[in-house]
Amino acid sequence: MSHTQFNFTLSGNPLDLEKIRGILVRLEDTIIFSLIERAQFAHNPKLYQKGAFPELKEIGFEGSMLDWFLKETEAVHAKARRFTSPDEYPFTPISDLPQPLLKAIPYPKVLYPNNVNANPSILSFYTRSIVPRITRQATLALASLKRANGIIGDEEYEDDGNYGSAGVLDMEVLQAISKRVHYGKFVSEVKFIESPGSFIPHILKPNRDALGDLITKPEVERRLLQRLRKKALVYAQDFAPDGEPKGGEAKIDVDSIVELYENYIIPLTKEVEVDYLLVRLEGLSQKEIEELNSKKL
Ligand SMILES: C=C(O[C@@H]1C=C(C(=O)O)C=C[C@H]1O)C(=O)O
Repeated sequence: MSHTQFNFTLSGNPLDLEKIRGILVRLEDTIIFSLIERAQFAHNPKLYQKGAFPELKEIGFEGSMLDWFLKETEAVHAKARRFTSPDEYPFTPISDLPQPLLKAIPYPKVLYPNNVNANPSILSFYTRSIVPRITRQATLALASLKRANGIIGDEEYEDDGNYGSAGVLDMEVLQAISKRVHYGKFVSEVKFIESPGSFIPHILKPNRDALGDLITKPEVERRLLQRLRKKALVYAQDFAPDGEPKGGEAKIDVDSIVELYENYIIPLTKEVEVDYLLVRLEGLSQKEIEELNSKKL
């Protein structure tokens, strides 16, 4: 392969568990900083309500403003072949997106063919549970400012009109969470090939609980939540011009970040791991399954 065709993102073993876990750790920073940016703006619930903008109805778009942001943005990304990558999943149905303009990068076929996609759940929990929680400080400050200017009642709350800024930041958070959750497939493949015989009986006779117990690493999760709280406490600080921490109110509710992982991101990642395992034998012959089943740690 000539160097002009070689893609430097393909280097290294894509199924190195420590390397994969390192990517999950790095995505913690992306997610925390994106949430801190979004928390600057009020809740702006109109962004997530279907039919809230007549302008979208006029162009025949039935979804929410955020749905429209996602569709328009992901259309460009699709043309740039973003979704031919095994770790990128659009929130817009792939059938509604254009074909890539660029030839797909010849990624190594690391994951077993699957259609596991948790993005509908990610979009739902993010807009219903996460956004109201992380924007609470900005929403309360907005209401106070509106009341000081004689705006009272429903008009006080939740809407600062920054739909573009808030929507763009929502997309950054959603794309980072989606990548993080779907990396569960790579983790699951590593665990499967390490000891297929441990998983196969619970795939042949589907048992989600047994598979969930096999992929769960409590100590990894405990250390993650501990690390996440420490990171969020530092990242959420304001700093004086000389770089010293200023103290005062954190830029985001640190508990909301820890609970996002504990109640949503980790459980969903494990569901992706189990969903991936449940289709891992599809298309294999009885002989192939028996050979795999003989390998067990
Ligand atoms: C991602 C892994 O699988 C599971 C999910 C984890 C998570 O979502 O952070 C952490 C440990 C495991 O319970 C892993 O083993 O690293």
